[in-house]
Amino acid sequence: MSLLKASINKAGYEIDKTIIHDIHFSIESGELIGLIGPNGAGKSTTIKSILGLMAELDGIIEFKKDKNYSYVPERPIFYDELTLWEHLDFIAAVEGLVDRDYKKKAKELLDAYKLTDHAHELPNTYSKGMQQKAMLILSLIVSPSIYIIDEPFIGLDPNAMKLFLSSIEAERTRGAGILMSTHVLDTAERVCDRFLLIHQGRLAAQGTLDEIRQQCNLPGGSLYDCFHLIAEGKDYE
Ligand SMILES: Nc1ncnc2c1ncn2[C@@H]1O[C@H](COP(=O)(O)OP(=O)(O)OP(=O)(O)O)[C@@H](O)[C@H]1O
Repeated sequence: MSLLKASINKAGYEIDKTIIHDIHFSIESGELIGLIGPNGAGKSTTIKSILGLMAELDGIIEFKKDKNYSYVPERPIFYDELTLWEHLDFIAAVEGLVDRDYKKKAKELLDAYKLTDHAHELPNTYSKGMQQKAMLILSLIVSPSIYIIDEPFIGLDPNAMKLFLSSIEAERTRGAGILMSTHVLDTAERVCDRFLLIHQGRLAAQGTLDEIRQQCNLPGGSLYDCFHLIAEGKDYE
């Protein structure tokens, strides 16, 4: 079975006000899927549906048995009174991580993401990019089966972006499946195996870049060309 199977017939924030319709897809082990679409298309709503956060959901979200996930929200969220180390300790306690293993991994991650000197500070006092990096570390420490990541690139400097991409690559190699929403289309085109292109709450195209090109009738087009065609309803000029 897939790591995750999402069959969303309809979802919305209020009764009788459907925001997304007929979004069906799965995430396989080792796959990185790009969730792409213009502002307001329904990407975050799709993610919230998967996480069980939508008030109105008609559909089935099936996680493979015993598989866990990490969710990285678009806007970082931290506990006001906990330092980054205390966040790591808290997650380790909740997830039942082995002390020695997670502390070693935490140190490596803090070092790689250049947050070691700030590990005993409150993440709410960090810069935007530091907060984003802290959220990524908190998701990576768990080594989950699935990552659900809402726009990871905002605020990351080029080194942090490269580092994040290599962390994700290592996690895929381990067998994790990743759903990542982003507007950074050139990077998505380069790193994702498959794409879900959402427009006005519906799946306008899905598949590999080649399959998306065929669905858009844009042989040789870039992901941006396909996005533009779908978002504007006309050919890329
Ligand atoms: N909490 C909410 N209550 C009511 N409507 C909402 C809520 N959040 C989002 N919406 C509506 O749902 C629609 C889809 O929004 P969503 O946040 O899923 O878009 P998105 O594709 O993630 O956009 P962006 O690229 O701007 O993050 C929009 O029309 C938005 O106004």
